[in-house]
This record gives sequence, C-alpha cells and structure tokens, in this order.
Amino acid sequence: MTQTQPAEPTSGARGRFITLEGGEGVGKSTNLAFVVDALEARGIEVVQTREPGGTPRAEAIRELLLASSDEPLDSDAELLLVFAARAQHLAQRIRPALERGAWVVSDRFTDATFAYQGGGRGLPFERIVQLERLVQGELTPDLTLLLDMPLDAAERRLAGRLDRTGTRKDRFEQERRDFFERVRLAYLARAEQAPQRMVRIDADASLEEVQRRITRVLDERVAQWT
Ligand SMILES: Nc1ncnc2c1ncn2[C@@H]1O[C@H](COP(=O)(O)OP(=O)(O)OP(=O)(O)O)[C@@H](O)[C@H]1O
Ligand SMILES: Cc1cn([C@H]2C[C@H](O)[C@@H](COP(=O)(O)O)O2)c(=O)[nH]c1=O
Repeated sequence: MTQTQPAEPTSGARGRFITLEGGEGVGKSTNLAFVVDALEARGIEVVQTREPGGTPRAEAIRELLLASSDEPLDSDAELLLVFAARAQHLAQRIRPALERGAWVVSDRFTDATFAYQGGGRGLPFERIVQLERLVQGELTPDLTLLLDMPLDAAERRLAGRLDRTGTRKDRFEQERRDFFERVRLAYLARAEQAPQRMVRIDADASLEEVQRRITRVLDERVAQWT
C-alpha cells in the first residue's frame, strides 16, 4: 500500500490533539466542554469536534452510522464508513487546525474504532491498523482521556439523559450488554498498551471529582508542552 499522507509538520508550531474516549454515557460530552474551557482559559485556540462527524459531510456519514434501519449494516461497511468520515474530518478540520497551531479536542477518534468495530463487532484489529495507516499516516492523538466506569452505572446515566432529552437510543446504544463489555475491555487493553498517551480516568465519581482528576492530567501535560 502506498503511503499517501503528507509528512507531519515538524515545527514546534503544530497544535496538540486531545481526544476523549469511553463507552456510552460515561460523561465524554460533559467533560469535553470542561477540557475546552480549561484550555481556552489558558489562552489556547481550541477546535472542539467529535467523531464520527466534525464536518458537514462527515456528519452526514454519522447519520448513516447511527440511524436504525430494517437493513442491517454490514460490519465492514460500518468500518469503512467510520474511516471515510475520519478522512474527511482530518482533511477539512483536524489537520488544518493543528497546522495553524490550534489545539483540537475531539469527542472520540480511532480508539473508538478499535473498541467498537474491533472489540464490539469482533473485526480483526490488523484490518483497523491498515485503515488507520492509510487515513492518518503518522497522526495520532497526543493525549487521550479514557473515561471508564462499570456498565451498570453508565447505563443509569444514559437512561437519565435519554429521559430528560426525550431522545431514543441510536443504533449503537441498542446493542446488547455483551457488546459493551467487549467495547470496555478493548478500551482498557488499548490504555495498557499506550499508557503515556492514553490515561484512564475513573469516571464513576461526582462530576467535580472527575473534573479534578482530568485537571491533574491536563495540568501535567500542558506544562510539558508549553
Ligand atoms: N460524573 C458524573 N456524575 C453524574 N452524572 C454525570 C457525570 N458526568 C456526566 N453525567 C451525566 O450523565 C449523562 C451522560 O453524560 P454525557 O452525555 O456527557 O456522556 P457521553 O459519554 O457523552 O454519552 P454518549 O456516549 O451517549 O455520547 C448526562 O446526563 C450527564 O449530565
Ligand atoms: C468514532 C467512532 C464512534 N463509534 C460509535 C460509538 C458511539 O456509539 C457512536 C457515536 O455516538 P456518541 O454520541 O459519541 O456516543 O459511534 C464507532 O462505533 N466507531 C468509531 O470509530
């Protein structure tokens, strides 16, 4: 396979790329806003985004991925859609932001593919690694905060949010418990393999406590990088 991605900029001007990961309802969106505010308070230009999605075309792919339908979605088709959205997101939003020195904070990225399509669906990890190389080249997050908590507690939070917002479960949220158990285990395995990049945050605590934990990690990394 030919490497088609341009080389990463080597100048010190490149921004930092931070991702939040974890299963459903663990508090990613809530804490994403907190991370963005914390960085902006330091005078950093931040681009807040999410996956799948982040640009109009990538958001259209997100709709395809999340919508329930009578026609089952083939797991390889799902995997390719995830990476198609990511390629668009990288080209239109993430790379330009990093190259101008902005920091990008994303609700999910490729660790989610290893967890959901790899762990959850059981697709071979090597297939995901190949697509990762093709679409991302050398680009990986500088820091990933893995919000982790037991499934039962996360399910209760999600149920509370669905009740409050009156929304229905999407195609992934409708999966069975064993799917989410595999997703969680795959996330934890990735965090063990890359402990410097991927920091597990125990998310089974009050919001204030979770945010104290996040702040400790952010303070340490920002001090290293700036
Ligand atoms: N530490 C916490 N303690 C109690 N409730 C929390 C905490 N963090 C988030 N919540 C609440 O739990 C619900 C789920 O949080 P949030 O939407 O941020 O999770 P998420 O991981 O982004 O979910 P999804 O995977 O579905 O996008 C929300 O109602 C949120 O207000
Ligand atoms: C990036 C990515 C996401 N998913 C799944 C995981 C979630 O169920 C949805 C996104 O919705 P949320 O609001 O962030 O919970 O998409 C996936 O299966 N693979 C991926 O790479």
